Amino acid sequence: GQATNTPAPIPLAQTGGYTTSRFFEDLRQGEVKSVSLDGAGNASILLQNATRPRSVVLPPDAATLTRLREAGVPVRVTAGGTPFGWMAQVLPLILTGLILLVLWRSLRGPSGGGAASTFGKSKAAVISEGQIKLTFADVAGCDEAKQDLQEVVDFLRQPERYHQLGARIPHGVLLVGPPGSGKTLLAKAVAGEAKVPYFSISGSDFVEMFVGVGAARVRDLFEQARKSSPCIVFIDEIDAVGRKRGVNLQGGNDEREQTLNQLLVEMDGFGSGQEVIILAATNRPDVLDAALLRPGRFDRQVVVDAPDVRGREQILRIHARTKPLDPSVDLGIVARRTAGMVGADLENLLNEAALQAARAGRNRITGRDVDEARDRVLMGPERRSLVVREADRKVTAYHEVGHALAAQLLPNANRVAKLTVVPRGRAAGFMMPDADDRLHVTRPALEDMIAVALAGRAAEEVVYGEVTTGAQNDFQQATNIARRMVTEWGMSGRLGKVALATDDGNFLGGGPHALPMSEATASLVDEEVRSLIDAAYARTLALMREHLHRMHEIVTVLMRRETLSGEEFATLLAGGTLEELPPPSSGGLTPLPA
Ligand SMILES: Nc1ncnc2c1ncn2[C@@H]1O[C@H](COP(=O)(O)OP(=O)(O)OP(=O)(O)O)[C@@H](O)[C@H]1O
Ligand SMILES: [Zn+2]
Repeated sequence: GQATNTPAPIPLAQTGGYTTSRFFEDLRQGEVKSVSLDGAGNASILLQNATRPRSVVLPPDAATLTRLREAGVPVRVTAGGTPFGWMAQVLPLILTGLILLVLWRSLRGPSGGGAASTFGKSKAAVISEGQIKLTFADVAGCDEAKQDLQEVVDFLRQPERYHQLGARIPHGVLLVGPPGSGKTLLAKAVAGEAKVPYFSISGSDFVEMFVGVGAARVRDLFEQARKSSPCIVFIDEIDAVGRKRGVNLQGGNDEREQTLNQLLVEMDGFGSGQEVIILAATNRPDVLDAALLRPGRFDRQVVVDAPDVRGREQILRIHARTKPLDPSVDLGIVARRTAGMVGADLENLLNEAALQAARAGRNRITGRDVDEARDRVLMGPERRSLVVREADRKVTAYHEVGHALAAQLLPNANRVAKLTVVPRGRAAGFMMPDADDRLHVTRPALEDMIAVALAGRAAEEVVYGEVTTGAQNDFQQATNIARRMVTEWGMSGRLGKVALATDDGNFLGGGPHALPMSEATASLVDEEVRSLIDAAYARTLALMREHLHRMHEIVTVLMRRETLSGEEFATLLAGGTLEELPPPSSGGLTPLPA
């Protein structure tokens, strides 16, 4: 999620006829003898040959300090204004750092540079109460998370009720889940439901190069938040500050540790009557410092996981509210064919579909637009203009029909949703199964999944007697499933029901990793994985041989049509025929550049 940081307004004030621009002009001319300034940027300037200092307001940011430093002008920082006051003792160090920071920012490109960042100010974006229109109704696919957070909402609405019962309300709630699942959205919705002000900041905003800056920002943030109690503070990417301390081998990161310590201090320091609830988001709960998770701090975890098929449908409905959909769009089917996508992906999908409709000059989004958008999001743009040799296209067709046959014929596999030989992204063609995401997958279903993955290769072998390099991904997928069956799900007869891999709660994917095991066990795992794959492959080969005749027929049609829907494929498999093609498939699809 993005929090918008509104940069502090740069004061354009002029004082006593002496202007900011005059000052910078004098600075360039070498007319400035010395400067003293406070944290708010009120500066007193002594010019060469002048007796009386002049006052001017300078932007209190890094760039100003850098310019002064580069001009070689002595700067005295006076206490008083917040941002600069505390820096007085460490100014020389900071100035050196500032130059590095500015250089670094400008290297990072335009987005990072330029904006005046006020030191020690929290940078938090604030939305005041009543301005958030977002509610729980705008977030879908995470009903349990909403239920958990409802308590926070209730508390913020009627704190007295809880106090009267002597209930200790959590100060910190950690939202954990994969990127794009709606953590930011939920946090905002909590503020919207409770009608309280919402402060949001990203953990990475606290982390600066200089010791003390992050801690000062934390202090400032909480000071503001306390004044606005009851309110919500949302810290995105808390792992940026909250990583375990002292694990950095290149010497600790003092700045980050100080920031984290300050955060802990603030969380402990809430008195009664201060109803500030801190929601923090992370997709790496496993790397957080244990101190953050102690009682009284982030002692609640709310999981905001990727949505299931029903959740995806609800999310699609939310984002379809603002988009004119043609009746040909069935969001239920879209949901079924987008397994693994999170809210942000689904929003993006509908947006792509809208763009696609606009490109084609339609004023409603059709089912085709959504299909195209999904394939595009999942596999990259279509590459119709790619010149593919007829022979290669034919190999692809057999390969994909192989996958499709297995999917349609094996009793526990997901049926075919679509298959195509139009290249897209890095794939020469693909078969998309009608995915669902069952929570419990049985062993036969897993075995069939392996078989479907291997079926492309099996078809090639049966038809050509030799195999191509086009199945690398399929093997990875098959091996993955087999390995997880053996090491995680205790489905190997010889290894028994032992967990040999662990999921450490990392939501960034990569999945579970193997636990340390003996060499003998490791080789047993390999054997078991191999035997699962061999068995599945043998079954698939037999299936392909049995249906070889049908396979040839379907390949002929697929070569002509390029794409078959699940229903069309089923018709052909049952021995039926498809009605003749309408004139060359344009259907509003503009050919896309390779
Ligand atoms: N559960 C959801 N319901 C409705 N829309 C969602 C949902 N999840 C994500 N979205 C859409 O995706 C956008 C991005 O989601 P959001 O920023 O909340 O995700 P996040 O979990 O905070 O991701 P990150 O970890 O990358 O910050 C939202 O603005 C919203 O439009
Ligand atoms: Zn394949």
